[in-house]
Amino acid sequence: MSDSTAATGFKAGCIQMTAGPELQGNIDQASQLIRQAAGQGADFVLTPENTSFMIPGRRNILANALPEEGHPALEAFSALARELGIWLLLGSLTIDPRTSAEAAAAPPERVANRSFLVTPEGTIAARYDKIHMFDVDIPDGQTYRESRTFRPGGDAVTAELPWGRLGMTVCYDVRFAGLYRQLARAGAAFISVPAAFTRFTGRAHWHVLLRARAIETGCFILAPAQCGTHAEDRQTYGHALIVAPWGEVLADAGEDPGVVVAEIDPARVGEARGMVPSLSYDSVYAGA
Ligand SMILES: O=C(O)CNC(=O)[C@H](CS)NC(=O)CCC(=O)C(=O)O
Repeated sequence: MSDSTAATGFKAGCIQMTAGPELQGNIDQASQLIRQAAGQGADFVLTPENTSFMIPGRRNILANALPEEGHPALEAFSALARELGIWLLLGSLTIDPRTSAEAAAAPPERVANRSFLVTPEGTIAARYDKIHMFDVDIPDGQTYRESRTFRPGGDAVTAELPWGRLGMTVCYDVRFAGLYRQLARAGAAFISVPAAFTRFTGRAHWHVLLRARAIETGCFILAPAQCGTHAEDRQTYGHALIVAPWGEVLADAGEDPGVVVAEIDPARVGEARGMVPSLSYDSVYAGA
């Protein structure tokens, strides 16, 4: 490939926030941090899983979910992306998948944990519904049954950014390496992993999992995060990360709300895959 066609670099910014149960408060908190990242030169800004809500309890979540049409968070963030002239990944919003008319009649049975890619024109370029549901009993005593409230997605999603292809994932998906390999084989150079990781599992697994996904795929990993203490003493791990294809941590947001911004050079994707071509190896196994 000649220099004239080589992809140019950009700055990615990952938001770290402590979402609560109030939609408007969460929109305000995220918007302020998105402005901060754009102020530091970010061309592409990402917000965590559950940007719209961190509310405990199935009934609360279902009662607060809204359809896409006229959604206050989608409207506010689309306007902000347009104003700032940035690409924006909304890590996830809690979405009632039905029409507004259906939604007005009765609460939904289950909702979507949905990521949106928003263009600098404020339009929605891609949607991804979290595939893997966090149905886990954590040894610290917390029990999670995401699938009681959320309807899992069934499709892997990639989308075009001006600098290369983006693969979209959410939080617990990070434990399913096959999805990441599939996204990379589909041409992704960057993979978003917006999260609300528990503090307990995050301490043990977060950095290792994200660095492993980067190394295996030769992709940049962009992982905005929830942090701090939420309603009903729910604690999330923080440490929003940006990881390079060779596995280096380019930025780590630590434990408090804020933003991290890093320069992304897409040429490093080809360099990493050139040094270790494991992604293009087609394994064939017998037995087991
Ligand atoms: O906790 C909340 O209220 C919000 N969290 C979430 O919405 C989601 C689903 S419950 N959290 C995760 O997927 C954590 C995964 C994780 O922590 C791991 O894989 O270890």
